[in-house]
Amino acid sequence: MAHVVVLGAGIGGVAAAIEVREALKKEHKVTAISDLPNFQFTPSNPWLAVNWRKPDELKVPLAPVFKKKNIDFTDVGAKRVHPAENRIELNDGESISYDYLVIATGPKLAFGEIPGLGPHGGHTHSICTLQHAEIASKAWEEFCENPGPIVIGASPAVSCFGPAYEYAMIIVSDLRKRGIRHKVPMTFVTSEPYIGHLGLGGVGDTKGLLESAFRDRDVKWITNAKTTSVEPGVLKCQELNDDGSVKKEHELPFKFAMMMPAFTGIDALMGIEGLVNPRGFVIIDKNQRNPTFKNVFGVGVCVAIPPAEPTPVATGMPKTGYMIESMVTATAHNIAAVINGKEPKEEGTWNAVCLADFGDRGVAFVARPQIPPRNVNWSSQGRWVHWAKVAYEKYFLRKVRNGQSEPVYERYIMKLIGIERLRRVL
Ligand SMILES: Cc1cc2nc3c(=O)[nH]c(=O)nc-3n(C[C@H](O)[C@H](O)[C@H](O)COP(=O)(O)OP(=O)(O)OC[C@H]3O[C@@H](n4cnc5c(N)ncnc54)[C@H](O)[C@@H]3O)c2cc1C
Repeated sequence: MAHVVVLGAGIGGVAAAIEVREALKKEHKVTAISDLPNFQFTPSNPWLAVNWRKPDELKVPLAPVFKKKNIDFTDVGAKRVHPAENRIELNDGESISYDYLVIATGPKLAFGEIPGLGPHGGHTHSICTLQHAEIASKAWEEFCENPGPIVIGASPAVSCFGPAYEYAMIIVSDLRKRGIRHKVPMTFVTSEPYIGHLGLGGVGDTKGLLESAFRDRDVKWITNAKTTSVEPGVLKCQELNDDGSVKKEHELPFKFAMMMPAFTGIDALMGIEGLVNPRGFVIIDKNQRNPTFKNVFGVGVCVAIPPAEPTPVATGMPKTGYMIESMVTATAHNIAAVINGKEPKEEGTWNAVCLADFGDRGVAFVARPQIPPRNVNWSSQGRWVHWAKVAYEKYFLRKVRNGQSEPVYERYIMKLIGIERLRRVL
């Protein structure tokens, strides 16, 4: 009998636990370890942060889901992974041993890299976790009573730009609905070299689409922005030239700000030689397997992938839902193969597929492969993107509640995108 442990129960971890369970015979044991009792649907956080969703609508209690699937579950959380001993030390002092480990712990949010950044002791909001979005949602109502300038954007070394764009556009929609948009000057401050770069070198015409969306919504922007500090009501950044020299120093006043932080790996992994890179991301080969500890696999935001290209201010490559789903499926099949004495041969399809909601419409893109030049380099916009994003939320939450392993992107989103592409050609 083999014991497979999945560490982390977010978008990657829940899917990994269920897919590994389904790929293995009953005699094998699967355990999921989280530090939260609930699954939380991160992609809806921008809606939560403007009170278009309630926190409970985005949570699924995990214990009953895993029980139904014959997966052991604890939400005590991991203090430290000991890969040389095949053991995870938990926060309560207990340990869980494994034969195979899937790490799906997502990111640690590196607010500490910039003085004054972040919602705990800093001066900017965050939408990276449901708890942060909930804090932002309360501040948002207060802000709307007494509006002023807003700064939204992405700090140096960010790899997840899409939510910053979504949140900026959703905020504009919400302000327009409330009839107070005219009272709110808005600036988008980003480490990207141009609007729509997205850590991917742009996809199709994301530069044109997103610049035009900002112009339509009267949002100003600063690119190549190296945010250096945030003080109460003021964000300081240096705008760099392409050669890295400073073009302009900015001090931007705000009454409400949200900046995406850079990510690192979580503390329980940081510094483990051979398992993680210097920023704590799990090193994997093309089969999602760690080359040093061959019984350890990684999926989702916690894995190490190189940036698409060098940029004057550092940017990272995003890891989105479609890519995470394909990493999970490859990992489940590879673990089953290894347990059955075979070599792992499944590979994830590392394509970037994204639906960015603007509140009433949105932008979609497909980058295949992620790094240019690409076979598919497509972007589009329209009301259909907003509805596709709402459908993604509903399908995903239903899938988790029912403990299904059905890949949402493969089954629904790619088909929707295919129909939209066809509609444009005809
Ligand atoms: C605001 C936002 C919006 C996004 N929107 C989209 C989108 O629309 N479409 C898209 O494709 N992608 C989107 N992404 C990117 C990506 O899909 C998400 O970040 C996704 O949640 C990543 O999944 P994950 O499983 O890798 O990490 P997470 O979902 O972050 O899951 C990690 C899990 O590990 C747990 N964990 C952490 N530390 C420990 C520990 N020590 N012990 C045990 N458990 C631990 C966490 O509690 C969490 O449950 C978005 C990202 C953000 C931040």
